[in-house]
Amino acid sequence: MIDLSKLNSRLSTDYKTPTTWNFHIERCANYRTRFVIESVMALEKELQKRKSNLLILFGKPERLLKELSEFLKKNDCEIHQIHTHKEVSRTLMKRNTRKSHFMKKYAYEELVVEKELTKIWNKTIAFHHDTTMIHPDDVDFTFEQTPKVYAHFRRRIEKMNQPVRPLLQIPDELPAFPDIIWKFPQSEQGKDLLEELYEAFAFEKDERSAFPWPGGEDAARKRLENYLFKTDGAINYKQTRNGMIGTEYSTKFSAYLSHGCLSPRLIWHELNRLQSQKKIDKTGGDEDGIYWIRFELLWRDFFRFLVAGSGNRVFHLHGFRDMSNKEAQEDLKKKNSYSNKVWKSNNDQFNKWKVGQTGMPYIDASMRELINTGFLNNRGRQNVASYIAKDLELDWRIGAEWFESLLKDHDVYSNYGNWQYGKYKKDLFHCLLH
Ligand SMILES: Cc1cc2nc3c(=O)[nH]c(=O)nc-3n(C[C@H](O)[C@H](O)[C@H](O)COP(=O)(O)OP(=O)(O)OC[C@H]3O[C@@H](n4cnc5c(N)ncnc54)[C@H](O)[C@@H]3O)c2cc1C
Repeated sequence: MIDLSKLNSRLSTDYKTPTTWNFHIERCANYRTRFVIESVMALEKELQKRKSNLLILFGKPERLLKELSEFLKKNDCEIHQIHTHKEVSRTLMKRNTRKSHFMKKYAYEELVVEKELTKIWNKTIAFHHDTTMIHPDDVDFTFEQTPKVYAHFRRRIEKMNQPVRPLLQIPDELPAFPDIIWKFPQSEQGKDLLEELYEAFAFEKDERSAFPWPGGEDAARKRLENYLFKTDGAINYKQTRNGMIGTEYSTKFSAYLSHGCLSPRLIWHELNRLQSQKKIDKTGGDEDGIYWIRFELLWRDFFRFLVAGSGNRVFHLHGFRDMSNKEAQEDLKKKNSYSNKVWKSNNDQFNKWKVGQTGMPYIDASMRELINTGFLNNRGRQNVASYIAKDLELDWRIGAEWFESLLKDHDVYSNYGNWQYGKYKKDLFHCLLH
C-alpha cells in the first residue's frame, strides 16, 4: 500500500496517505516504499530480458483493471489466461459472514481486488498459492486444522517425504506485449510516476544498516548465492543468527521474501544443493545451519497457515484465540487472565518508545536502528515488543502497527503473528512471548 499522495502531479490530490487501522500510523514509510519500487523496476527489466514487458498503472486496482479489460475488449484483444496470487485469509472471511465488519475493516483492499478480478475475468483467472515454502495442497490438514503450536506444525511437515515441490522452469522468452496496450490512456505515464514516487521517498542511507541492499530479484539472487555458496554464512547460521550488528549474522532474506523477489521454494532447493555439495549429513544439531534456516523459514509458513485458518483474528486484541468459544468466555471471567487484561494507552510512552528515548539503552538502540534503517534483527524485535507489551503494558497492536509502517520486510503474517505468538496455550493468550 504505497502512498500516492506524495506524487507532485495532479494525481496526488485523489489520494490520502494510507494509515494503519487502529492507531492511524503512516502505513508504508520510506524504506519499504523505495524497496517495493526498486523491486518493480527490477521486475520490468527481468520481463524485458525475456522479450515481454510490464504495464505500470497508478490508482485503485479494482477500477483500473475494469477499465483495462473494457479497453482491451473494445480493441479486439483477447486475454487467454490470468495468473495471480491467492490471498490466504480470504476463505474464512468469505464464509464468516457474522464477522463481516472485520472483513470490511481488515482485509478490504485484497478482497475487493480479488472479487473484481473474478468478476471481470471469471473463466480466465487462476489464483495460486505462491508465497509459502510448503504448498497448502500438499499437507494432510486444512488451514483450520493447522496445529496451534509451532513444534507440532513443524513435526507434521518434517514427516513428509518431499515437503517442497520442485521448482518450475522459468521460460527464456515470454509472449510479447500487444502494441495496443500502450494506447491505454494511463500506460504511458506509469513509469515516470514510479520514478517520481521513488524520489519523493528518498532518504539518507545509514552506512551501518544491517540490510543495505536494494529490492529486486537480481539483488535477492545475489544475496542467496553469496550467503549460501560464497561464504560460510549458511553453514554457521545457528551460531550467528542472534547477532545484532552487520550484514552477515543471518540470511537477510526476509524483505526479498516479503515482496516476492525470492521464492522460499528456491531457497529450500538451493539449501539441498549446498548440502550435497558440502556432503553434509542432516543432523539437526547446532552445527547444522542448513537445518536451522529451514526451521526459521517454516515459522514463516506456520504464520501463514495459522492466519489462513483463523482469519482476521490475527488483528484482534485477543489475537488468534477464538473469543466466542466457551473456554475463552470462562477465561474472560478470571481475574489475571490475558483475555481480561486491560491494555493501557499512553501516548507519551509510545512516542518515547518509537524514537528510542525510553531511557533503556538496549531498547533505545534497537528502536533507533529500526527508525534509521527500516530493519531490526530478530532478537531486537522480540525485546522491544516484549518491552512495550509486557513492561509498559500498552496495547500490543500499536507496536505492531509501528513495525508495519517501518519494516522493509513487513509481512502481515510474520509481523502480527510474532507479536502475539509466544507460548500459545489454549487457556492463555500470551502477547509476546517467551
Ligand atoms: C515482533 C516481531 C515482528 C516481526 N515482523 C516480521 C515481519 O514483518 N516480516 C518478517 O519477514 N519477519 C518478521 N519477524 C521475524 C524475524 O524477526 C525476521 O524474519 C528476521 O529478523 C529477518 O531477518 P533474516 O532474514 O536475516 O532472518 P533469518 O534469521 O536469516 O531467517 C531466515 C528466514 O526465516 C524467516 N523467519 C525467521 N524468523 C522468523 C519468525 N520469527 N517468524 C516468521 N518468519 C521467520 C524469515 O523469512 C527469514 O528471512 C518478526 C519477528 C518479531 C519478533
